[in-house]
Amino acid sequence: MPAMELFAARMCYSLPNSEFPRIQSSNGIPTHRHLSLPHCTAASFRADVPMAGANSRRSRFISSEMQEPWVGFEPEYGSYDSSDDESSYLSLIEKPDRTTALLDDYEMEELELVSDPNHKSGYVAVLGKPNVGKSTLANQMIGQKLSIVTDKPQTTRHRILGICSGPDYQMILYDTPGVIEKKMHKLDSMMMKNVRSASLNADCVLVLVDASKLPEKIDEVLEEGVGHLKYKVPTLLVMNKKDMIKPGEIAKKHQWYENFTEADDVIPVSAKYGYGIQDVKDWILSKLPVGPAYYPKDIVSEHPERFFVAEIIREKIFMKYRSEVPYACQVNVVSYKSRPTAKDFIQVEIVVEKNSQKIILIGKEGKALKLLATAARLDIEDFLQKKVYLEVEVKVKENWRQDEGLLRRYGYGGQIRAL
Ligand SMILES: Nc1nc2c(ncn2[C@@H]2O[C@H](COP(=O)(O)OP(=O)(O)OP(=O)(O)O)[C@@H](O)[C@H]2O)c(=O)[nH]1
Repeated sequence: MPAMELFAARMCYSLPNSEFPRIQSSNGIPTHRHLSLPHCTAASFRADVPMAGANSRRSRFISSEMQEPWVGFEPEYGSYDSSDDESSYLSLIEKPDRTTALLDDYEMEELELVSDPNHKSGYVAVLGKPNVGKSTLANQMIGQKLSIVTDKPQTTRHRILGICSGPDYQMILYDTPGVIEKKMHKLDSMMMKNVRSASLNADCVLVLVDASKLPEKIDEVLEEGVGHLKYKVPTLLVMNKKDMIKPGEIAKKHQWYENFTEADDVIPVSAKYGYGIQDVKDWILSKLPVGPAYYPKDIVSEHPERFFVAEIIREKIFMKYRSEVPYACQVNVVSYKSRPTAKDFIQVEIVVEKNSQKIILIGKEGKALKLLATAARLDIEDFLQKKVYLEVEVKVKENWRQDEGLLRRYGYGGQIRAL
């Protein structure tokens, strides 16, 4: 790459120190950022991992940590050898198996295994067409922003696992990509496959619709999302965005959905403003089986922090760029180095499909990329509650959305990097 272009494409930013608010988990307990990190302390590390059936996964984390897999990591996507570091991947499909768990005293206490025989826990798949408010609802229920929200359809690409806990329950929510009819790229088909796999584990399903639009059947969403299980899993139709319509209209649409859809129940909500969220929680609780928690109560997600770093940058791209550019972008955290005496160093690549998109992303004299990186860094620092040094590079990989090998590498095959 010529020197000027490299200068424009790679920029690093830093900020003076300041205090950040502590992030609260959904049950109001301050979290210790229990999202898997390569640099956790021993105490937080043990709670980073789902307790049930997690011992093998934990040892994988430790071995990956020792090998510092991200130091100098430069993915050669075309020649990626899957046997290489398979162990550092985290499956998004597996449900932890509580029955085979080997729990120590700390974990037993954390999971309250013995204390409450009426404790309920289970998985909830959040389904719906693009832009209906699935991520907004999931974030509201968890009490923390885990999924990115924009006004553009199809921003959620991965299944986002968020955990909502109370003293006597734990709901594990899968926010899924919007169900789409027309699959333009291999990326779309792989995303839809992930929607289906989320539902296979679900104890109940929420199907969101946009109440401000004309009512429509949800068969297609159920078929795509739950398939042959559609009459077996309890289904709630959530009429979202009720704040956008008049009460009389809500009642009419409610009736229509009750009469003409397969859902077991219908609840109108406004996810954005938090109306009706408790009703949805109560409905879920009535469907979840009795059982102990899968995760310690102060964990809000199983995804590693690097996953959220990439998502925050993707959200900023959606907010700052128009038309097709955001959809052509893939954000990869190439390196995440924790430095005890300096800011954490995060190296990110934004992959686009064409050189013209790269030029738009970078902007004149690198100004657009600089604005993007600054906005993203501030949010990342807020999320991580620490200062970071963010380096962003833009790369072109033609047709990455059609390349199955690359898509798997980018986490669309149901697995993401554990570290
Ligand atoms: N007025 C109103 N807007 C909402 C509500 N819920 C979500 N929105 C808005 O709808 C848009 C889409 O919300 P998301 O939560 O990203 O929707 P999604 O279904 O996850 O979108 P995809 O990523 O396309 O699957 C955003 O602009 C939200 O602010 C609501 O209850 N009322």
